[in-house]
Parts: sequence; C-alpha cells; structure tokens
Amino acid sequence: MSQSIRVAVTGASGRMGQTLISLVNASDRMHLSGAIERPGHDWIGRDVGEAMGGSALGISVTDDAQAAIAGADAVIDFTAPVATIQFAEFAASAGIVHVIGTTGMTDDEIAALDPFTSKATIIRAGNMSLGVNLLTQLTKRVAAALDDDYDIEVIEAHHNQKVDAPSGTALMLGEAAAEGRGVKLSDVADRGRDGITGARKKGDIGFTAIRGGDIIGEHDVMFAAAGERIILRHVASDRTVFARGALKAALWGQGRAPGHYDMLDVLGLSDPA
Ligand SMILES: NC(=O)C1=CN([C@@H]2O[C@H](COP(=O)(O)OP(=O)(O)OC[C@H]3O[C@@H](n4cnc5c(N)ncnc54)[C@H](OP(=O)(O)O)[C@@H]3O)[C@@H](O)[C@H]2O)C=CC1
Ligand SMILES: O=C(O)C1=N[C@H](C(=O)O)C[C@H](O)C1
Repeated sequence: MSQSIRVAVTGASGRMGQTLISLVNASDRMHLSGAIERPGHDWIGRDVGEAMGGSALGISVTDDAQAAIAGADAVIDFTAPVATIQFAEFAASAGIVHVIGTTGMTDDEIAALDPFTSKATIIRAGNMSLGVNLLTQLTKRVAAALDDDYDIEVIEAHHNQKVDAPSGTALMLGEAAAEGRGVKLSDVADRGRDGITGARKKGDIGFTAIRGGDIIGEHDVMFAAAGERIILRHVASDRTVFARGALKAALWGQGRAPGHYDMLDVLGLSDPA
C-alpha cells in the first residue's frame, strides 16, 4: 500500500474547509497535517475536530500558513483570491501540490500564480466535481454542433453567502461554449443586464446569477432557438462532490512535474492534443 500523504487545509472553518477536513480524516490515503485560518480567527489554537463540533483530531488550527504548508505534501485551498496567491508562494517554496478551488479570481490574479508554477504543482478549477467537468465537455460539443441561431445562456444559482458572480463554474461553462463555437468568451460575454438593454446581440453568451438560501450550486447551459431549447444541467446537492475532486487532485499531483493543471487533466477528460 502506498504511503499516506500529509494534507494541509486552508480556510479550515469555512463551508468547504470543514467538508474537506472531514473527508481527509476519513481517507486511508491521506491524513490531516495542518488546518489553517487567518490571524485573529477565534479557532486559532483550538483542536480543529473540536472546533468543528466533533471529537479531537490532534491538529490545532494555526495562522502560520507557511509552516503548515512546509509540513505537507499537498495544500487544499478554498478561500479567497489574495490569500490563494500567498498560499501559492508558500507551496512553491515547499515544492508541493497546491489544489486551488478558490473562485472570483481576476485575470491578473490568475496571472500572479505564474511565477509559482515552476516549483509548485498547481491544480486549479472553478468546480472540482466530476459532473461539472464532464458537463464542460458536453457543452463544448453541443456549442460546436449548433450555429448562432441558438442563443447560449448560462444560469447559475448559489447560497446567499456567495461573494462572487458569475460563479467559477458558470465561467468554465461559458468558456467551454465559446471554445465550441470558436469565439473568445471575453468578446461575447454579456454579464449584467439591467434597464433598457436593447435586443439580445446574436452570438452573445449571457450569464444570470441567482443567490438565495442554502443552494449549494446549480448550473444550466441553455441553447435557445426559435421553437426549441436544449438545457444541460448540473445540480450539486452535497459539497462532498467538490471535496472528493479536490482530494483526487491532491493525490494525482504527487510526483507530478510542477505546472498549472486543471481537473480535466486529473480526470483524464482533456481533449487529445
Ligand atoms: N472549485 C470548487 O469546486 C468550489 C469552489 N468554491 C469556492 O471556494 C471558496 C470558499 O468557499 P466557501 O467554503 O463556501 O466559503 P467560506 O466563506 O465558507 O470559507 C472561506 C474560508 O476561507 C477563509 N479565508 C478567507 N481569506 C483568508 C485568508 N486571507 N487567510 C486564511 N483564510 C482565509 C475564511 O475565513 P474568514 O471566515 O475569517 O473570512 C473562511 O474560513 C469560494 O471562492 C468558492 O467559490 C466553493 C465550492 C466548490
Ligand atoms: O461558492 C460556492 O459555494 C461554489 N463555488 C463554485 C463556483 O463559483 O462555481 C463551485 C460551486 O458551484 C459552489
């Protein structure tokens, strides 16, 4: 049997942080070596299992991210863009795997990861579930098969605490649709309709974001034409679908050359070169 890998989790108190810690703890292929929160957080110094309302796990929550990352084989990070860039620097110094689920990163923030990809094995995706990654491939195929008589709309729904829109997943699906159509998403994205917008521009890819209650994550890609609509849909009803993908990525990255990968690489769903 291969050795159990050491995993540090950032944003330990967060929705994803807690889901990840539970799954890492239940895995026989990895164990929790660090639980990171920001300085001043009231979990700092507490046993993370107890802070989560369960039994002790023997790991105290720390605000020393650099030390926790240096003592891990992989860091799994679902936090916020500025924090993620800092964690990538620490992952590069340690030469380990950095699994990034954080969304809402601007193009400049994504580019800020570049210097670290020569030393860290970065695996980043706006959605780590198998279902959504498969859906991106289906979206690309359908978009390639249809002409622009079919208006493409991406509709997403999330809980009322989500801070970024459109969701990372919606942008992945929009990119896939644009790629299938042979256009650049930045040239055709319509991201904020309000007021007298005028008629829909042919060829645009529209985005709509719903926020409410405890919705975990729902995404539709609609292809709407005169007389018919095709709707591709993914519904997440449990955050473990994202966490399972992240754990898979942490394992896949072990021994892999430094670089910037995505979940299609991990899942073997990338198009052949
Ligand atoms: N790729 C995917 O499959 C998925 C991605 N996500 C993304 O993951 C991110 C987190 O989502 P979620 O867990 O719901 O959010 P939460 O707000 O529940 O958790 C975020 C955590 O990160 C912590 N954090 C923020 N900034 C820092 C920092 N500078 N240093 C250390 N910790 C920090 C927060 O601490 P504090 O409370 O003190 O701010 C909090 O504990 C979002 O970007 C979300 O879109 C979510 C689900 C799936
Ligand atoms: O913030 C969330 O909750 C989620 N974020 C990701 C996104 O922005 O797409 C993935 C998932 O939909 C949940």
